[in-house]
Amino acid sequence: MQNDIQEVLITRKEIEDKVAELGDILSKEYEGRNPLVICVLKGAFIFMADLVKEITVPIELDFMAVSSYGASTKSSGVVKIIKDLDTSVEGRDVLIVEDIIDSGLTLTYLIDVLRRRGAKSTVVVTLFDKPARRTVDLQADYTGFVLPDEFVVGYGLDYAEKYRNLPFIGVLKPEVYTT
Ligand SMILES: O=P(O)(O)OC[C@H]1O[C@H](OP(=O)(O)OP(=O)(O)O)[C@H](O)[C@@H]1O
Ligand code: HPA
Ligand SMILES: [Mg+2]
Repeated sequence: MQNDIQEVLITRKEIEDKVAELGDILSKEYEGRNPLVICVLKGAFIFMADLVKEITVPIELDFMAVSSYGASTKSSGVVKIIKDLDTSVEGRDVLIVEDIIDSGLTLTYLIDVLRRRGAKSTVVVTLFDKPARRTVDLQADYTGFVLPDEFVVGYGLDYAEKYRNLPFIGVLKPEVYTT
């Protein structure tokens, strides 16, 4: 698996430090409140697990699975809910945890759904952002790292469902996409 990686862009240690920093900021933002923290599956599962350990206010968790990439490196443009929340968001302060924002389509769709369901507030934290690829006007409230316009894998992010378990963020060798 590691042999398929051309370059490591962000190391395990850099990610750890950033996640702790984001946890600190969010603990202050939600002081005295009880947010519903939503993990956007599958990509955000590792970030979510690491982030919530750094948050010191009481939280509730829920999970939503959406997909728009399938086995491609480009968004299909159609966001599908594969698994919905178990919890009602009505009147709740919702913190959406994403691994990456690329075109912005997934989050635009999700925020719209959550607001229409009556969420009191929606805040987005993303570990990675590729602003150069945006097709809609969407910004996270908190961002860990800004990435260049390259398809990346690791720390939850996949290519055709592989490489999610790499502990760093890397770029694949071009031949991996063509074989
Ligand atoms: O800003 P966008 O262009 O919408 O891209 C970002 C979304 O794409 C990826 O999910 P994907 O659809 O690949 O599902 P996955 O998390 O299960 O890999 C990623 O985890 C984000 O949720
Ligand atoms: N890698 C993996 N999944 C993604 C990416 C990426 O760069 N962008 C959007 N979904
Ligand atoms: Mg994916």
